[in-house]
Amino acid sequence: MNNMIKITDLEKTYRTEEVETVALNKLSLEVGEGEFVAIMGPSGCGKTTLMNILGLLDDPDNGSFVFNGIEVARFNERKRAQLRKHNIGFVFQSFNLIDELTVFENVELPLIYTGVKAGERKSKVEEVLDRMQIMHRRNHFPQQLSGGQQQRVAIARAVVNNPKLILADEPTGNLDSSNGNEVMQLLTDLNTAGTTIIMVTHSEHDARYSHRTVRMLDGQTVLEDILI
Ligand SMILES: Nc1ncnc2c1ncn2[C@@H]1O[C@H](COP(=O)(O)OP(=O)(O)OP(=O)(O)O)[C@@H](O)[C@H]1O
Repeated sequence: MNNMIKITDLEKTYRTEEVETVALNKLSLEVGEGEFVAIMGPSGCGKTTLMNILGLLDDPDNGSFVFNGIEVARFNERKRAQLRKHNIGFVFQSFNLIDELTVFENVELPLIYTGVKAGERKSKVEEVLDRMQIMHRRNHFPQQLSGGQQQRVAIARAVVNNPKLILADEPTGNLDSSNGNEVMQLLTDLNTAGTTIIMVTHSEHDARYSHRTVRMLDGQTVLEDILI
C-alpha cells in the first residue's frame, strides 16, 4: 500500500502570554492510500491540532509532513489552500453548513472554489445529493433539516470534488445512534470506493468501522489497534 501521509516528529506548541501548551510532541503517523483510520484519545491530547495540520489548515512548528509524496510542512497558506481544495474534504461534528445558503448551494461551494463551470457544477451536485439521498431537500436551508440530514449534506459537500482524503472530526457527535450509524455507513461506502478516511472519535462503536485505531496521549501516538 502506498503512503498517502507520512508524518515524522511533528511538533506544535501554542503560546499565549501566560502559558505554553505543547499540543503535538514529536508525533509520527503513517496512513496508506485507501485506509480508514480512527483517532482516539482524551480531551486535550492534540487530536484537533493534528486534524488541522492534516487538513492543511494549520502548520506545524517542526517535523515533517509528506502528503502524496510532497513535503508540505513548510508550505505557506496560499500553497496549502491550493492543495487542500483539490484533495481534502472535511466533515465536522457541528456540520458547519452555511445557514444562508440552500442545500444545493452549500454543496456547490467547493466546486465554485475550484473553478468548475456552472453546467458541470449542477450535474455534479445533483449526482452527489442523489447518492446521499437528500436530493428532495435541495432547495431547503440547513435549519429546515434534521441533524442526520444536515450531516448528509455536509458529507455531500465534502465529497463533491472527489477528494482523495476525508477528514471527519467526530462526525456522529451530534447525532442519535440511528442517524450516526447511517453516517458511518456512508463513510464506509466512500472508503470502499477508494477514499482515504481519517476520523477523530470518542466512540468505540464508531471506531470499529475503521481499519485501525490510533490512540493519542499528550500529543503523541501511543498505541494502535488493527481491526482487519
Ligand atoms: N489556539 C490555541 N491556543 C492555545 N492553546 C490551544 C489552542 N488550541 C488548542 N490548544 C491546547 O492544545 C492542547 C491540544 O488541544 P486539541 O484541541 O488539539 O485537543 P483535542 O484532543 O482535540 O481535545 P478535545 O477532544 O477536547 O477536542 C490542549 O491543551 C488545548 O488547550
